[in-house]
Amino acid sequence: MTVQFDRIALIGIGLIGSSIAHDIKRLGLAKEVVIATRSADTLKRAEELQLGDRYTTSSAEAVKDADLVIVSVPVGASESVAKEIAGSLKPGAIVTDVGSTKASVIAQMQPHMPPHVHFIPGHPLAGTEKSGPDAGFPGLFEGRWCIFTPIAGTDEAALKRLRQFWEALGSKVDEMDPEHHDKVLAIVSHLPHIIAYNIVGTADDLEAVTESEVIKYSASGFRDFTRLAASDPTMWRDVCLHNKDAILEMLARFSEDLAYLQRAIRWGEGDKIFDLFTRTRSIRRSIIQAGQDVDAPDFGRPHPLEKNA
Ligand SMILES: NC(=O)c1ccc[n+]([C@@H]2O[C@H](COP(=O)([O-])OP(=O)(O)OC[C@H]3O[C@@H](n4cnc5c(N)ncnc54)[C@H](O)[C@@H]3O)[C@@H](O)[C@H]2O)c1
Ligand SMILES: O=C(O)C(=O)C[C@]1(C(=O)O)C=C[C@@H](O)C=C1
Repeated sequence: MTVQFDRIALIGIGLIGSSIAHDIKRLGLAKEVVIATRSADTLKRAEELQLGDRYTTSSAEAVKDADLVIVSVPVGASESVAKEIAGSLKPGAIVTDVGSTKASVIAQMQPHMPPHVHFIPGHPLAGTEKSGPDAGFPGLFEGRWCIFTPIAGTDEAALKRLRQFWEALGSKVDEMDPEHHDKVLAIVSHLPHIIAYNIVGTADDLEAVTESEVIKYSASGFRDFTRLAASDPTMWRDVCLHNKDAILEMLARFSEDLAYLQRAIRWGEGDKIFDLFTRTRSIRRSIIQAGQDVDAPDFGRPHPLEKNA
């Protein structure tokens, strides 16, 4: 792979930022990588892991002369980062992000972006329940979607350059309207996490009644939920607060459908239950046929409830 950028600045070096750093290095996509994060401890760890070439706790310092700036912080921190970097961005620089919600990130960042830079919001649909610089690994984005939600009038050449960057990481790139993105992600990603946090919380509350049996006898169905429910609380608090409308809409829909199922169980309506379960079973089959590796998120690592996980 040829060098695509002279200098890339990575703002935030957790799971996503460090995975991008691994791939830039592995694929030789930049002459220099500058890493910035708020906490000195995280920065020190990034340096120990040799994720970049230069390290700073100042995002403004990091973006100086960078051709590509990738913001990988919890979505609620987007505005403060945008304000901090705005005055130091190089003319012609591409500024992108990886946030799980898009309309809110655009509202937070766009007003601070100077007219001489190309701001292109993005979202790689890849991740795990882990966080921090040690959680990243090369190849995370291989075969996964990366969705851009470009602002009208975005420079085509800048879009193409960013597309080529994500394609070099192995991603398939798509474009979407930010509001549509937020609705789609609310149902395929945000609700599953909220449901997982909720069911694991409920099971934990029941511990008092069941005297540790919830954890002791957890079958794999429950364990699948615990993986999602082990995800970073800051990241997911921010997702809930910054995609509020779409999440509430999907939760209302979800609750209605749950009530339908509840009623079918109460009245012994086996056909209704069987029909629903048959329909949903075929969805997993379609995902597999479409080439999506549904078992990938765990990446072969020990299950969260396994010893030493
Ligand atoms: N984890 C996932 O599965 C996943 C997948 C796709 C996208 N995302 C999105 O990517 C972003 C980063 O998520 P992550 O999983 O890498 O989180 P993480 O917790 O692993 O890392 C976040 C990083 O941001 C830094 N940070 C926080 N506030 C900051 C600030 N104000 N200035 C500079 N640095 C700051 C933290 O120190 C840390 O280095 C989030 O917006 C998240 O929604 C996450
Ligand atoms: O697989 C996981 O553990 C993830 O949480 C990844 C996941 C998802 O829900 O698919 C989480 C949040 C993102 O914004 C994108 C991807």
